[in-house]
This record gives sequence, structure tokens and C-alpha cells, in this order.
Amino acid sequence: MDFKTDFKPLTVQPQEIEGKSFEMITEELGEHPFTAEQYPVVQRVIHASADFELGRSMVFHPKAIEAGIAAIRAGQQVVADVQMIQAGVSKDRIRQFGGDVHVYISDPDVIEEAKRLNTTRAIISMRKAIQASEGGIYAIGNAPTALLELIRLVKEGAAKPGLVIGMPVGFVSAAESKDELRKLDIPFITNIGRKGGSTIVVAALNAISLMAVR
Ligand SMILES: C/C1=C2N=C(/C=C3N=C(/C(C)=C4\N[C@@](C)([C@@H]5N=C1[C@](C)(CCC(=O)O)[C@H]5CC(=O)O)[C@@](C)(CC(=O)O)[C@@H]4CCC(=O)O)[C@@](C)(CC(=O)O)[C@@H]\3CCC(=O)O)C(C)(C)[C@@H]/2CCC(=O)O
Repeated sequence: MDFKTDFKPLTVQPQEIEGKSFEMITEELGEHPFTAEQYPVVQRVIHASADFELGRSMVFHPKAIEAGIAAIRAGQQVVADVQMIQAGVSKDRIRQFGGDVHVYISDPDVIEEAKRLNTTRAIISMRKAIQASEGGIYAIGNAPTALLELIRLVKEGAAKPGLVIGMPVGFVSAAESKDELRKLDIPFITNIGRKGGSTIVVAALNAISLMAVR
């Protein structure tokens, strides 16, 4: 493709835009309770959402960041609840250690089983995921029932995630599922309230994978 035009090109450096945004976020956020390791995750979440309230509502298990970095470096798998997360994650940084991003929600056997049990595909996808991904990172940004099911499986001892990034968005059970996650003593990243979403979880995971490659 020929990109030549008669227009004078507008020269904008991509890194400058991101750097300027990060400066603005730090200035506008001001004082915050996050550690130096947690802050890049909060900063990238605010960067992706322009939502300071969401950033301030984030809660980290004390071991979340080191556990996430260790899981990526160990080549552990990432399980996402929906394909939007799989599309958004910077997969090169995960694949270079041997990991990859997996989504089971649209697998025919998951759809079939959800229909048979008259339940959500999200729940069945977590049941399938735990068979393949012990020690992996679970990235849940859409489906509250996926997070609730994962929590149930952890409590039963059937699931042992390396890190859970649980920030589903919405009204039915979204805030409640995150309240339950915060009660677990396993590495987690979450937030308080209804806000969240796939883009937010992608931002958090991308911040951690950046730390893993540095
Ligand atoms: C309750 C659900 C919500 N979904 C939302 C927003 C989006 N969902 C998208 C898509 C394409 C999918 N959502 C499903 C996961 C579907 N969504 C649900 C469920 C009905 C129940 C989940 C739960 O309560 O835990 C869920 C169906 C299920 O059986 O699990 C999806 C599987 C639906 C489908 O295609 O059948 C599908 C994911 C498919 C895949 O990844 O392969 C959106 C992209 C739709 C859109 O806006 O176009 C969007 C993504 C938002 C995001 O940031 O991820 C809500 C609004 C979050 C809602 C939960 C809130 C609520 O109503 O209380």
C-alpha cells in the first residue's frame, strides 16, 4: 500500500501520547494508597477508562503483583472469561515465556453443557478451564457468574489459580462477586462496585506482563 499523500504529515510520537497521559493521570490522581508495584496497574486501568473513581476503587491482595509476574515468567496459562479479553491482551509478552490466552465460553461442549444444565456458559467455561490451568492467571471482566463459580471451585480446593484478576462489570452480581473475591486469601486484583469490564482487565494484565518482561 502506498501511504504517500499531498498532506503535510502530522508528526506525533505514539510514546509521547502515552507518556503525557501517564503524567496527567499521576498529577490528577494525587495521593493514593497504592504501592510502587501496584501503581502501574492502577495507572494503566485509568489510562484505558479515563475513570479515576474506578482506579481508586481497586483492591490488591498483597502478593498479587509478584504472583502475576511469577506466573507469566513460569509460562503459566491465562484463562479469560470472554474473547474480548483474549483479543486485547498483549499476547507476545505472554507467549515468549510459553503461556497463552485461552477462552472456553464459545466451545461447543461448553455451550451444550450450559444448555443441558440451563445455566450460563460462563459457569461451565470455568469448570472446563480449571482442568487445564492450575496455577494460571484467571482474567474475568464480563461474567459475574464465571467469577462466582471460580471462587466456589477455589473454596472446594478444585481450583488453584496463580492470580485472579476479577473485575466484571454490570448490575446482576457484579459487585457481589468482587466482594466474595476479596474474602479469599489467594492473589487477586479486583475493585469495589459495579464498574469494570474486559478493557479494564486487559489493561491490568498488560501492566503486569510489562513488568514481567522488564
Ligand atoms: C450477564 C452478561 C453480560 N454481558 C455483558 C456485556 C457484554 N457481553 C458481551 C458478549 C459478547 C458476551 N457476553 C456473554 C458472556 C453473556 N453475557 C452475560 C451473560 C448473559 C451471563 C454472564 C454472567 O452473568 O456471568 C453471558 C452468557 C453466558 O451464558 O455466560 C456471552 C457468552 C453472550 C453470548 O454470546 O451468548 C458473550 C461472550 C462471547 C465470547 O466471548 O465468546 C458483549 C461484547 C456484548 C456487547 O456489548 O456487544 C459485552 C462485553 C462487555 C465487556 O466489557 O466484557 C454485561 C453488560 C457485562 C452483562 C452483565 C451485566 C448485567 O447485565 O448485570
